[in-house]
Amino acid sequence: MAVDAEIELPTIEFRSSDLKRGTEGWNRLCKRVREACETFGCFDVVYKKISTKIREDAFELLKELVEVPVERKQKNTSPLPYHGWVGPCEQVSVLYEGFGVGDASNYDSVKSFAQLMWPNGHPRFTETIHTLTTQMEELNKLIWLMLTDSYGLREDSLKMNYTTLVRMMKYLAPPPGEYERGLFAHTDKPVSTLICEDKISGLEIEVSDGQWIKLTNLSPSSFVFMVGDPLKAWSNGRLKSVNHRVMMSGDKDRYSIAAFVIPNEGTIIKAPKELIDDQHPQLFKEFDFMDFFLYAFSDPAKHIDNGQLLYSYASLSPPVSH
Ligand SMILES: O=C(O)CCC(=O)C(=O)O
Ligand SMILES: [Fe+2]
Repeated sequence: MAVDAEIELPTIEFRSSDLKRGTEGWNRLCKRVREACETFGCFDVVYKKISTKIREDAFELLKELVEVPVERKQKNTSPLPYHGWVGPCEQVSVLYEGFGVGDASNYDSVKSFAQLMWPNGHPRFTETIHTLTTQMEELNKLIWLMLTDSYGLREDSLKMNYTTLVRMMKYLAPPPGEYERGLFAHTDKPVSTLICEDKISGLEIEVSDGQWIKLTNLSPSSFVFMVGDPLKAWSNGRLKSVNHRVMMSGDKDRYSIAAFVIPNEGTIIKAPKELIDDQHPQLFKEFDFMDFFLYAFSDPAKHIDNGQLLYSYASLSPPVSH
């Protein structure tokens, strides 16, 4: 499974001057974003509106968080899959540790999390993670708007009530000279994801069968936008939900923070009718997000290739044109 350095993931800078909807700059950005999501299922967005200072602060606080005693980490639980603390283990990876903060653009949720981790709470943690999440949520909204604009759809074609789950992750450096799995290959089950990392690379995407590229040289203002399975279903298969993993080498630990879009209970994922026609028959039945999410992390799903779960859950065969 070679890592191919020839293919490069598109880097798209969102300059403030291009963010005015309807301008030529905006339309150009929309087209590039859509092409990147259709071809790669992800791209590197350079977004300087989120200050490097807030990111640095967040990573510094993450480094503080991983030092809290394990009894407190274990209090970070949730009835929802992928929402709580996961320590190093065989199923995920012995190098991986991740914390989950649900509804993290809500100040009180972050505050409750901080109170679980530190007996006296941690106002600076709460403030920083809440602010960073709010800004990442804005960036995600902007990208969704670019996608609907580029397909000539109304803004509300991709609108739902959701909360943002933030996961704060640490990957240990592998034993000297080794190249080891930090996170198994998967496609994202939330609607979409934004990831930022602290200097050390490790994220890899599968550009074609068995051909992986490592995302390197991400700038201090870079976020990786990732199309999740439900967004692929919404687009009637136009957008790709890319298989990705984290592989660790070298002698430095890696830290990353990801913001995931988790629709509220009862949200139905369905492609807008404009994206379904004779050339593009409907590929997936409409489905309840939470049912799919729970299915994707259930025991029966463990026997199915992660990238195939959307198909096993929702594919219409044969596809239906309206
Ligand atoms: O840590 C990363 O860069 C990626 C994490 C990831 O893919 C995930 O949590 O779904
Ligand atoms: Fe992921």
